Amino acid sequence: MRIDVVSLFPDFIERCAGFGVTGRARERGLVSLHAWNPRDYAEGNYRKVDDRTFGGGPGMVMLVEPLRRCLAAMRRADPQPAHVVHLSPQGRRLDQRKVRELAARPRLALLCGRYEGVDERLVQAEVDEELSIGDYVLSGGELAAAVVVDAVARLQDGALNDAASAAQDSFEDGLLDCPHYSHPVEHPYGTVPEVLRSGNHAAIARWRRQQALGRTWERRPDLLAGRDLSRQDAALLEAYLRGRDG
Ligand SMILES: Nc1nonc1C(=O)N[C@@H]1CC[C@H](O)C1
Repeated sequence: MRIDVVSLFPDFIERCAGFGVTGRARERGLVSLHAWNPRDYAEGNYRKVDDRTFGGGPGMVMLVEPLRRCLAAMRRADPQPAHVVHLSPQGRRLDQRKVRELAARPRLALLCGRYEGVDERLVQAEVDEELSIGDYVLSGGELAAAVVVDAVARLQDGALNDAASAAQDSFEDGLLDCPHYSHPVEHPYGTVPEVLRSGNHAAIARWRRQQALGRTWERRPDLLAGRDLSRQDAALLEAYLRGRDG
């Protein structure tokens, strides 16, 4: 998978994507990352990339022409068409379903805004979709782009040492993850649940499913809204809630 990132701070993503699973995915050639700086395509001595917004009001807007030239150079660099994503609070909220969809694409181009954002004409002419990582305002789209790079890189075949772990991640089946424990079994903070030490894989799977259902019910009921639970899941959740409420 190729990922191009258009950003006024190209080394930002380079650094963020150099650690752990994402760094390993790049070392293994599963993901290639290419940064493009619109300032390299701006005119004049100051290589101007932003200007005041029409209509008045505070803040600056990223100019359409340096971005157009930058994206043209990015497209010329590889014949594989790029799916262009603009990271913006005005975008659809990123979720694991969307991450899986993006991870299946051969090439992504992530457009990172700065200042008040990007001239709308560039968005309308060049952007395939806008995505938001949350309802808050960042100083730039780079952190959001780094989130996308991390989330899609780890889903590349061979990125995780244990391929099964991606399938068990939170949200993979629309639920929050179950709790996890390791050594020691006994600690002043508590004891590892007996079932996890039982060796009974069916019981462990049941317990984990029940914990995932219960935690989702308690913390993110929106993920269960409108979802038809199987009879087994409904029974597990009911038992979880009974046990919680005594
Ligand atoms: N929330 C978000 N999810 O994706 N991107 C953002 C975000 O706040 N972007 C900033 C807004 C103006 C500046 O251009 C960049």
